[in-house]
Amino acid sequence: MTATTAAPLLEVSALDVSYPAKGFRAPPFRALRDVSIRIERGETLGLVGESGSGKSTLGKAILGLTPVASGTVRFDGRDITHLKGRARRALSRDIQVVFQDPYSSLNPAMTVEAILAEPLRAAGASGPDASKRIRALLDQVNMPAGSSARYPGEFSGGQRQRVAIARALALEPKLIVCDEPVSALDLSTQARVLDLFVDLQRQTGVAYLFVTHDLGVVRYVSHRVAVMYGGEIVESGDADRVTSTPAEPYTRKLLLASPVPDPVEQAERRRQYATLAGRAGP
Ligand SMILES: Nc1ncnc2c1ncn2[C@@H]1O[C@H](COP(=O)(O)OP(=O)(O)OP(=O)(O)O)[C@@H](O)[C@H]1O
Repeated sequence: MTATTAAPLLEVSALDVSYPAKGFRAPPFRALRDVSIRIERGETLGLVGESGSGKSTLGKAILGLTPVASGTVRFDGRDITHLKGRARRALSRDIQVVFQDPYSSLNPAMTVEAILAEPLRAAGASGPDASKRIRALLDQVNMPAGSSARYPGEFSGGQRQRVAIARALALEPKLIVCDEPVSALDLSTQARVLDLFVDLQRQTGVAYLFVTHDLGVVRYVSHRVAVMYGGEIVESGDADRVTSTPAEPYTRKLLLASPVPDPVEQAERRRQYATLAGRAGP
């Protein structure tokens, strides 16, 4: 009998995405070219690259928010590349997103309770069951119990991002696409929210595609890193190999250092973040 290996949680193969031409007779703009990545269950793949390299486009293609010209996106072994309508909505149980800006991603006219109740209602949970789950979610992201009756505008950026993370976690997804989720926050708040992402992964086994342009962030949260440049993945490897001061960031010069990780540097980076996390509130 031959042993079967489980499919990766996410497998993107030879993906091409083009945006419509801007000018008359101009060709369509190829934002992704032959992009392939995979993410295992419970793993974080950090996606780095300069502005405009295609990171968000890849996230959108996985979420079904932009059409794919060719290639495939497989989730849990299933081809989801062109899923639409009800089938795509059903997938939002398993694949969620946290955006960069916690100020615009939460509806300011809804209480935190209503924001968190939305995905639960869509999944058929309401009444006492939903209320219990909302209390557990707020606890999970370290928000005070009294937060549920308040509005997003009453919270800091870090606290709003915690609410956005709680909303993403509501249906226990297997994958969260995190698109620059800490870059709108100040450094000490970043450290605390990054720790939250790491802790939640340990607790729930969720996998992350973590889009960022910050090499410190990517090294802190990721198991593996893929580097994008001009719509292509130009290299990938273990996060321990990301150099702290690349001579030429985000070019075809490698960001990833020798295959031998530097444990001292790694420990120092973690210590710096831990110090920051202990120093200030969200
Ligand atoms: N809706 C769109 N229509 C046309 N071109 C687009 C569209 N969205 C993105 N682009 C272009 O596609 C390229 C990749 O954009 P994308 O947002 O994926 O890059 P990014 O690496 O996420 O950048 P950033 O770090 O600045 O968010 C850029 O040149 C951008 O101008």
